[in-house]
Amino acid sequence: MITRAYRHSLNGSLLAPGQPLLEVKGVSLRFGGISALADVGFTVTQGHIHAVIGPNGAGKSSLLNCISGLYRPQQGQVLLHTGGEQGGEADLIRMRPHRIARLGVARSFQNIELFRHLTVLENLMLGRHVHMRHRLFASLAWFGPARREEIHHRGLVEEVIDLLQIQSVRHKPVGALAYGFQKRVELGRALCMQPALLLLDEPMAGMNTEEKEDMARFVLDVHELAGVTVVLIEHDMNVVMDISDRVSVLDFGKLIADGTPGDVSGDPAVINAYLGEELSA
Ligand SMILES: Nc1ncnc2c1ncn2[C@@H]1O[C@H](COP(=O)(O)OP(=O)(O)OP(=O)(O)O)[C@@H](O)[C@H]1O
Repeated sequence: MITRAYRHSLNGSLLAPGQPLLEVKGVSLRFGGISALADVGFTVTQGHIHAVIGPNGAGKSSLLNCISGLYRPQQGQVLLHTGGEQGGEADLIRMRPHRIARLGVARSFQNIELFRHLTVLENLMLGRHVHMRHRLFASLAWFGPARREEIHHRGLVEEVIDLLQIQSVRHKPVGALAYGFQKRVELGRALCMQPALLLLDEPMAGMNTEEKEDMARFVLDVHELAGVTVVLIEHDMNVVMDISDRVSVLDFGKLIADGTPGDVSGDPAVINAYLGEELSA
């Protein structure tokens, strides 16, 4: 339950719901002789949960890496619409990861990438670093303008803590938490960036059913209550079909379907390539 009235918007996008936020156009990525992505294109709409699914090795993580700047495809464009008065757009393909993060693209990884010895609160504050004008050590030392900035950042972080219901563990080192909580903190750290677009790489991997249901609920809250657009890689088809607005399907680096969960689950190419028994069961 949300106990706090929102004072900070956690959604960093200036676009209205329904506008195109991210356009992936003709993206091809090769590693030597391996074609990880071949002419992949689709559009992520502001306000959607957009799932990317496909069998192992289909190119899902590579695609996320192209969007967040970790991989540079040989061909194509990844256009992020930044909105505002100028109605700007940026091609992420030419940018380094830290610049893409500054434009509001936040991500979580398949393996937890948190500072295990720092507390939950400290890890979340580190998620604010892209917005900090004063150096983190000055903020922590509470000097002058740095102190005011710290108070602002703390307010926002407290809202993320409330949204994700991690109040009870805020002062615990992340390494001491159960896996499900750690994944929630990782989601929280990405959310602390006030993202325009949140990329989640298998946020429910390795979870039991109860943890998965919790996480799916929190991803929905991030979307519904905070209004953040999400690109989600997920293997559990039930989760994908339950919470996604749109689904893009990759197979051997190619986009074989793109549509609503209903469209995609009935698509013979998808059933053949991937879903098979899972959906007909
Ligand atoms: N850094 C890399 N160097 C060489 N090959 C890579 C690299 N990253 C990915 N690949 C290859 O690209 C292809 C797509 O891999 P990718 O990890 O993107 O698939 P995936 O759909 O995310 O798979 P999974 O569901 O198993 O995580 C695979 O053949 C993989 O071996």
